[in-house]
Amino acid sequence: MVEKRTPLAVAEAVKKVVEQAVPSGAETVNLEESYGRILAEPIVASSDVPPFDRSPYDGFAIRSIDSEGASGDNRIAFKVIDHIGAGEVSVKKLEAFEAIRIMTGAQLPKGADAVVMFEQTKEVEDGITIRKPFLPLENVSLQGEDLQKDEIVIDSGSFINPGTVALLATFGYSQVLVAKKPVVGILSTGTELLSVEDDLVPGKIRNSNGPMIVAQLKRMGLTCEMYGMSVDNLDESYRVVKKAAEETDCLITTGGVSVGDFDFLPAIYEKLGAQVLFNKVAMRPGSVTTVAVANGRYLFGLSGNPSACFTGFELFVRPALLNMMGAQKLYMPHTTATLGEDFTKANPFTRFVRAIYDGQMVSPAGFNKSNAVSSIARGNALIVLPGGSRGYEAGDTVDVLLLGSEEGAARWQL
Ligand SMILES: Nc1nc2c(c(=O)[nH]1)N[C@H]1C(S)=C(S)[C@@H](COP(=O)(O)OP(=O)(O)OC[C@H]3O[C@@H](n4cnc5c(N)ncnc54)[C@H](O)[C@@H]3O)O[C@H]1N2
Ligand code: MOO
Ligand SMILES: [Mg+2]
Repeated sequence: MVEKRTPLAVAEAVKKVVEQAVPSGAETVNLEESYGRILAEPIVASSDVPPFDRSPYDGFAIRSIDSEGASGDNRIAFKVIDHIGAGEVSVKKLEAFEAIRIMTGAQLPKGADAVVMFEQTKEVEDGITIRKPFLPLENVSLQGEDLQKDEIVIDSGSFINPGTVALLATFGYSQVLVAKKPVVGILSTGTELLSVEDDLVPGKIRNSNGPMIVAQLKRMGLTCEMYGMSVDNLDESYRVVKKAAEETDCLITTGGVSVGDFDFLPAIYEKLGAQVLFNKVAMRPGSVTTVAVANGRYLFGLSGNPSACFTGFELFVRPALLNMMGAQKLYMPHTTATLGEDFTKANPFTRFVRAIYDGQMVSPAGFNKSNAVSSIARGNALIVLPGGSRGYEAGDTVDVLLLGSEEGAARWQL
């Protein structure tokens, strides 16, 4: 008798997995190494930004009061008494009808409260004339207008993007507290598997899931321990899985999770005494995706079928690892788009279709069975079609999850 499995709704399965996350801890890295990591402390402004009133233009600093009444017929003259570039501070204080030649980024001199761009001036013998009045603080970049000292600028749990790096540098964080990277292991199971460099022989295929997952992890900035490939033999697979599970925070296996005679992962979980969170999800591909935990460590049993394997990683492994790192944004960004072609194949389960999204339209990326490899490579998104009896037609509005985003979304939207 084939074991009967009860399918869990995708949203519930995602929730169940994410909830199991055990914090990976924190470590300090140099600022230059911080890009792509998850902040494990908030960024606090150690100064105002900008830290002083400054000129946003190349021009002349003046006292706005002196410009009152200026017009084309009544140009007002200023005597230029100093000349400063960014990084320089004038020791002079402006008196009536005096100006200081000032470059973008230079601190506003004492007495000045406005800046006239070069283009708005005419040079005369010992200075300039202007033809319009300026308001107090016109063309002045005010101290603290961007950020104010002591404010929390970026929350802990944020992805460190290039802008975050700029902020860290702005506030003098030469060292940054970031989440530790979980130790992730990959084991590809299957007697049919050959290495990439092997020639094809009858009945065998090259292991594509292993390298694919390495790349999926890499896209998250993570590395992994490789446990290679194991043949479908219970004792041997058990030994490798047990060892790998002890050495990692998260072991990802591919293949061997269904109900076949050589699908040994279910027996291995049992032998390990692992708690199986689910072994059937109401989704295609990847309905047999199995997630278990043992001693606070994840065991992801991804399907051997490449598209199912890929989808299982993006839907379950990715948010789980991000949650271990305390990240706030765990999920693929969601949008809606117009379906570019009919998709008539109805399914009772939610379908995740590898797809090409162009910002407006979304279409399946070719051959779309669970065992497809081609559509993984060609797609940049997943169309999400809720389960049910009906198919979908070109022109329908459909849900889309975007692949490859660094930062993700804070909420699961489906
Ligand atoms: N009687 C039933 N049969 C199957 C069911 C079912 O419910 N009842 N589920 C089907 C579904 S759905 C899927 S998906 C697959 C899942 O199979 P497994 O996860 O057990 O994976 P395997 O049997 O090991 O392999 C499936 C397929 O994928 C190929 N494969 C495996 N590993 C790799 C790899 N590393 N790189 C590339 N390709 C790989 C393997 O050769 C098989 O073709 O089960 C269905 N059957
Ligand atoms: O798990 Mo299977 O991928 O639903 O075809
Ligand atoms: Mg199988």
